[in-house]
Amino acid sequence: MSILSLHNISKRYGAIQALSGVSFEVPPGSVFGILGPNGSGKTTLLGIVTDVLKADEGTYSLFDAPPAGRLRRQIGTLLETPNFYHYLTACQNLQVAAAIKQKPEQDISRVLEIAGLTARQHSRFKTYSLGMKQRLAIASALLGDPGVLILDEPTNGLDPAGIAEVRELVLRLAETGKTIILASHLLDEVEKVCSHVAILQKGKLLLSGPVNEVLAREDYVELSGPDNTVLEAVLARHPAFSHILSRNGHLQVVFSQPVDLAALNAYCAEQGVWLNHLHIRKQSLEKAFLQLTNN
Ligand SMILES: Nc1ncnc2c1ncn2[C@@H]1O[C@H](COP(=O)(O)OP(=O)(O)OP(=O)(O)O)[C@@H](O)[C@H]1O
Repeated sequence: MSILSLHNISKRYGAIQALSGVSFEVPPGSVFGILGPNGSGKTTLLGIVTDVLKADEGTYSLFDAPPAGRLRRQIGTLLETPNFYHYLTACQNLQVAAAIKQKPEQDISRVLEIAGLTARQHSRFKTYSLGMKQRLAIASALLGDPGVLILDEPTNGLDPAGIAEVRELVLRLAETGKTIILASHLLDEVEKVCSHVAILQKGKLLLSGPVNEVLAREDYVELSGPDNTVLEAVLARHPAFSHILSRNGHLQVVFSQPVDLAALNAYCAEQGVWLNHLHIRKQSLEKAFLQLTNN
């Protein structure tokens, strides 16, 4: 089962192609990051799946079925900074939100508790910190206990303390089994919070998959021998060889498939090169992202 499945979604605003043929699947229970720089199409994509915008081309399904109102009610959304009433308390604001969304008022104390706002529920909204305001917005999205949350840049504009509060809340919600789809332009956020990622650039999907796999995708092996020119020629003949860089006296080699270090050592020895340095290194998501976007 997939929570959300996109098939070739495209959207144009006049001359601007905001999305081009985007397809990926969001597995249940994942924290799915839609990662991309400003203007890459994240908000447009979330607008389409929440029925605020229409795609020009392509289709998507929710819970393996064509999107329908009854399915949307299982999704809580936070698409932009919500307009709470500054002079009302958090509790009163949630009463208003529950009435608008036709969700039960009895749910308010539960969502306040989850968002860690019970003690401050009778404080006016205007007395809240930015982090508390955003946690209240997430509490509002949680009314009715949806199994899926869609959050557009939930930490945008927050100070470091607010960012930490919101991230902790997202992780707590993920632990309860909810699927969370969140847009972010912060690689660090995706690495810290998400289990899966789809990377968008200029409306195109660069890659998607589990964060661990995306991280592992750009592994490289760092090695050197007595004569790196000879070693380079040996490595270039390896059946899984992809490309090589020379850095700080070492060779950095990317293979097209995972290689076992002991086997690689043996391969070099068989070719007459005895290695004096051999390490596997993982590129950070940031490096992988920069490399992909440069390409
Ligand atoms: N209503 C609109 N009319 C015209 N162009 C738009 C409109 N909304 C978005 N765009 C353009 O579409 C592209 C994608 O924008 P979108 O807001 O989806 O990206 P984003 O990744 O969410 O960016 P940000 O992080 O800055 O919000 C951008 O070039 C943007 O300028």
